Amino acid sequence: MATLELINLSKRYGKKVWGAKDVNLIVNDGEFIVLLGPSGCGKTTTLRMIAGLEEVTEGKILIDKQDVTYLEPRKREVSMVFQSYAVWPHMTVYENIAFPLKLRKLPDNEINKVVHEVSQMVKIEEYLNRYPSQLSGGQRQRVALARALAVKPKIFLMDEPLSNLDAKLRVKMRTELKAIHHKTGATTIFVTHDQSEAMSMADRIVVMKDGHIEQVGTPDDVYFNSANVFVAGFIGTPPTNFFEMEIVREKGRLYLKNQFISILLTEELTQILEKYNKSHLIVGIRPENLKITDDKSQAIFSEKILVVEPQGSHQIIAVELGEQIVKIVSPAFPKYNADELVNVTLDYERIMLFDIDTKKRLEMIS
Ligand SMILES: Nc1ncnc2c1ncn2[C@@H]1O[C@H](COP(=O)(O)OP(=O)(O)OP(=O)(O)O)[C@@H](O)[C@H]1O
Repeated sequence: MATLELINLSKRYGKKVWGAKDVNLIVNDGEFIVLLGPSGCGKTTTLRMIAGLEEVTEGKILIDKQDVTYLEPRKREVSMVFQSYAVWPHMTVYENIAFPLKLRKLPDNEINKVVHEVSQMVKIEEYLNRYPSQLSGGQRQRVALARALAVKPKIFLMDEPLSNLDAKLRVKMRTELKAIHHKTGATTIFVTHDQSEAMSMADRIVVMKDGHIEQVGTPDDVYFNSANVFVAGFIGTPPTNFFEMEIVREKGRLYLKNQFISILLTEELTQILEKYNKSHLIVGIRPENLKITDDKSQAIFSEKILVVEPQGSHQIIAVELGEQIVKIVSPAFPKYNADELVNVTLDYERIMLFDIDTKKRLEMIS
């Protein structure tokens, strides 16, 4: 187990493309960190630099305070699990897991003990004599996990290890991986582009875009205190509804208005806007913070339902405001139908206000 520190870590491919730019991160001992972001944002590049598989252009990597930036991969004491399993087809499960231990010249009885210990942990003990071709995708990925765990690395690196599995197994493996982490306490850096995977597993999430970090925080932080429009839009399903709105003063009260919506601001929100000297801003409202109400006087807009998407535990209701589809997450009951006219209000405590130009959260502007 170990700490990890990335200092201004950057990787340039060729002359112009920055795979990662000025990545700064401190990972605590035993933490489960998820690097999250859309395709091409630099997650894999960052992970591969930590592993020593990618040369660093600028910056430093410290493991347990020791500078490993130019240390060869095997001396860094990290283990990596890839999306594509990467288990050796000509070796049995037992031999696959034992291989890195043999390289380290561990005695046979010690190897045997570790192989059984880790294969039990990832639930593949009964397949130790099989070859990878005789296993399912999920079981093969467990072998890769067991092999990585066996060497008791200082840091565990995982690059989308669940993305080749079917949806149901992926969700099951999330829980198991989290339980394994709880047991081993190994410092882990896990890469994914799946925000719900990140939310369910991470101690802290590092949200990345275009090679740099947009926000680092706990799942609750990045969800409730999203630092900017990108993070608020990337985290959450269905995604946050965004509206460009004008700040309007009427009879001493502040309103946010656009062609379809009118929001009378609470005192708290008015205070936030006192420091803001622009006429327009971006409002973000998560679908579960919009609510259908019988009381028309509470409504921020009224509109006919476009479609209802039943989800069992809740329903997703879509309405069209001009060219924008707005989504509302509503409890399972009462049931709504397309074409029904609904009054929509919001949870004022959960509204998110962003600067029109910088796209940064206003509540966070000091
Ligand atoms: N070997 C390479 N040569 C040139 N550019 C590269 C190379 N590897 C990655 N890149 C570029 O660096 C950027 C970051 O790539 P990276 O693979 O780290 O993204 P990612 O977030 O892991 O994406 P994905 O989720 O699709 O794997 C991208 O713009 C990519 O095109």
